[in-house]
Amino acid sequence: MKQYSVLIIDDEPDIRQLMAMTLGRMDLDCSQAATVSEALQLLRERPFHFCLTDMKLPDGNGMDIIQLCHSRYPDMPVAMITAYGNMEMAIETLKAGAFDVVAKPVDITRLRELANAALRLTRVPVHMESLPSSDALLGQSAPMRQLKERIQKVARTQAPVFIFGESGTGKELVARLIHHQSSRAEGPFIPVNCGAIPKDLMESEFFGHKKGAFTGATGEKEGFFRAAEGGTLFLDEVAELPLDMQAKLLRVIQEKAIRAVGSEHEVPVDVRIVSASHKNLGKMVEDEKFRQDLFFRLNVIQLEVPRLCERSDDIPHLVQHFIRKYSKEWGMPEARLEPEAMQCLLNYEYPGNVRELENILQRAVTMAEGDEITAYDLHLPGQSSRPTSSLAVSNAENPNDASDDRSLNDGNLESTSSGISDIQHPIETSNLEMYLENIERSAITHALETTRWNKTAAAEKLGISFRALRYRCKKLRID
Ligand SMILES: Nc1ncnc2c1ncn2[C@@H]1O[C@H](COP(=O)(O)OP(=O)(O)OP(=O)(O)O)[C@@H](O)[C@H]1O
Repeated sequence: MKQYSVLIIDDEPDIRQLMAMTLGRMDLDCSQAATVSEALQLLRERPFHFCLTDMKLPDGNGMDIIQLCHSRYPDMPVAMITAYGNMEMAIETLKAGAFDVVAKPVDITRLRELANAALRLTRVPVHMESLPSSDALLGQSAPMRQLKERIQKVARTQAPVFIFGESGTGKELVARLIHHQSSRAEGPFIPVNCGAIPKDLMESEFFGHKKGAFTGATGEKEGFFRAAEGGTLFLDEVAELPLDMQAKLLRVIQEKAIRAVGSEHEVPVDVRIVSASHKNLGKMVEDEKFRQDLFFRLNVIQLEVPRLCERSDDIPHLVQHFIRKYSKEWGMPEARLEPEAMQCLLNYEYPGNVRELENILQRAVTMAEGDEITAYDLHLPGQSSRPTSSLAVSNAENPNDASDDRSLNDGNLESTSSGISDIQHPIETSNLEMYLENIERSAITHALETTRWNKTAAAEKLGISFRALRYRCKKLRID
């Protein structure tokens, strides 16, 4: 007995036969229906793994089949085949829950790809629990539960998704989750920050280039589209794409083919596009800063990620997660959070959303005295700081930047009796990072040497906690 069954719905017998023959050769068990009522009868009689339906049927419309299957058989992907294809219709069909839309006459290779992609959903059911923990989208509040339900639905289609939400809300995690739960899960996930690519390199970064295509093109380059072949291309900060690049991207999405810089030929690409921005693209279209046609193509399905202050029920879980994560990462015992500190975290607004909460806790885990994180250790904006002098000056003015928590000021160092006398004003350096790291390393090494490598005494001498010293030694590789 064949393992997978497919229902083909089309009122033209020749087309039904052709599709049944093609799919039959893939060892699929094909049933055929010529009308909506015949299809409904077959669907009642037995389960199918995949369904292909024509748009215009004698007693109804393929859209009815899609809507019905979407609610009654949500696990069965349904693809629409139509001779009356236009962009608006395709978008409506995908919004109604279709797995994909294919134009007639159906190309046999495309039909095989479509069936393979649909059946992968059946073969590899991906559950959230099987995701790498770094990709887990935490949160059980009502808005997060709704979001996760929508993610699960959209993941089962090939439709482009636009993710909208403030910075730090977790848009990239949402995109990864869509990929992991889709039929493309075994393919690559390629994230691209559109705002970070120099304008003159954009075309070659996206579409690749041939050797010698321009000065400096010493070898061939693959480009993001080809790197994402068979998988998902995540266009983060898509609003930052310049208008000429928007036109090129639109063309690639429409043609499903790319031409590398310096090449004569187009090559087909099979990539699902998921995009994101914290900017209102609709407003940018009104202001003529974003192409309307590209906006329609990208925004077939829109997901909005809520701000953290709209789902404060999730804060305790996220807090526990980040404390555990950073304690483990730095080989420290898991710190406890004082109840007053939790209250401060619950009352705070988080303009930088989850990223800001993560950074606050990353810093607090590092800087806390002993194993308890107090409200002082959070350094929330507007909060008075611990009275004792500390090597780690709060960088609360820029809570989104705690990863670079090397906020030593020169005056502070000079007053730590560190023995550093070479700090001159004004200081000139072409590498501030390295300069500060060197100062930090000298201060710590000096303190360790003068205390005969007694870390507790050295920490005291430096005015920082033992945990902070351990973290800094690890970071600066001081053994
Ligand atoms: N729900 C969540 N559960 C766990 N971690 C989260 C969650 N949301 C965000 N994070 C963490 O917060 C940080 C920021 O998330 P992410 O990069 O996905 O946000 P973003 O909305 O794409 O930000 P930006 O717009 O600035 O690119 C990441 O370290 C991510 O792991």
